[in-house]
Amino acid sequence: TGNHWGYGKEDGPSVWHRNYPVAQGDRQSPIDVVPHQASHDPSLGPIVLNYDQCTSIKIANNGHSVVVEFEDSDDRSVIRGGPLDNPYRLKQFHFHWGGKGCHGSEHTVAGNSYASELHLVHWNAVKYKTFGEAATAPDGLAVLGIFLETGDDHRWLHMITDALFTVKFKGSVADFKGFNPKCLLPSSLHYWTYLGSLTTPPLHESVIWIVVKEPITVSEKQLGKLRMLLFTGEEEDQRTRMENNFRPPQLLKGRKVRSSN
Ligand SMILES: NS(=O)(=O)c1ccc2oc(NC(=O)c3ccccc3)nc2c1
Ligand SMILES: [Zn+2]
Repeated sequence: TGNHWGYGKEDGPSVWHRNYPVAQGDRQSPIDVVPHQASHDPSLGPIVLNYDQCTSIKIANNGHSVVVEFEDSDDRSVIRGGPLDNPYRLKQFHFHWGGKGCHGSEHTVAGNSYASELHLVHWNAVKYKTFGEAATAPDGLAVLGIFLETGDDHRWLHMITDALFTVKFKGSVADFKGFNPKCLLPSSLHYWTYLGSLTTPPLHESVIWIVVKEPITVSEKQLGKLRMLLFTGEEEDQRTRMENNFRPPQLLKGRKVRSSN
């Protein structure tokens, strides 16, 4: 019905263009990053995250991913520096992942994908009044992408995976206070950056992408807990596991990818 979309055969990325023609636009995301084709830009400063007064509010299953939302009525949690001309306010973070053992990141690096990808979504509250307004502006959003590879348990990810049972079904929401996503970042914030889009409908071409080079390590067991989430609501008789909720890489269409040092 209407603008329903998903990741299946009938409603997945290959048919999103029917309801969202921008899917075939000139600055779509994700992309395959080819490291030695990225241009090193010495003018690109470090990314600075001021998440110290960070306030998570709730965790939700929106039928496409699990999302942790933040209080964004002031500049208490912002990202600045790097390619950004203004501070951008943290709005939410969420994940994309694959099926058992197979890959699930959205961005790929020289054709290689990771098990999962974390997106920290920020908006330009200096230039725009609301997230919605920023989400349709060419410099409205900044998304920090972090790759997840499998290995040992991540010491802090359990804070999220332990809460997933509270949001098993599409449409469920639960309190999730006091979580600071700074604990999910790798030690180095060296990055690639390029101009792109939201990777799910409405696919707005409003994102300054900052893809961090160093992945974090999480265990297969922790990733497996993401897969116990459902795409479907409690009232539906269909029980569809939430997995492979990633869009494949899109054409670069002449865009430049820059690399911090
Ligand atoms: N995979 S993505 O490109 O990071 C991506 C894709 C689609 C998105 O839609 C929203 N909307 C809100 O966060 C929102 C939160 C509160 C109110 C309105 C909108 N964020 C997105 C991030
Ligand atoms: Zn995302």
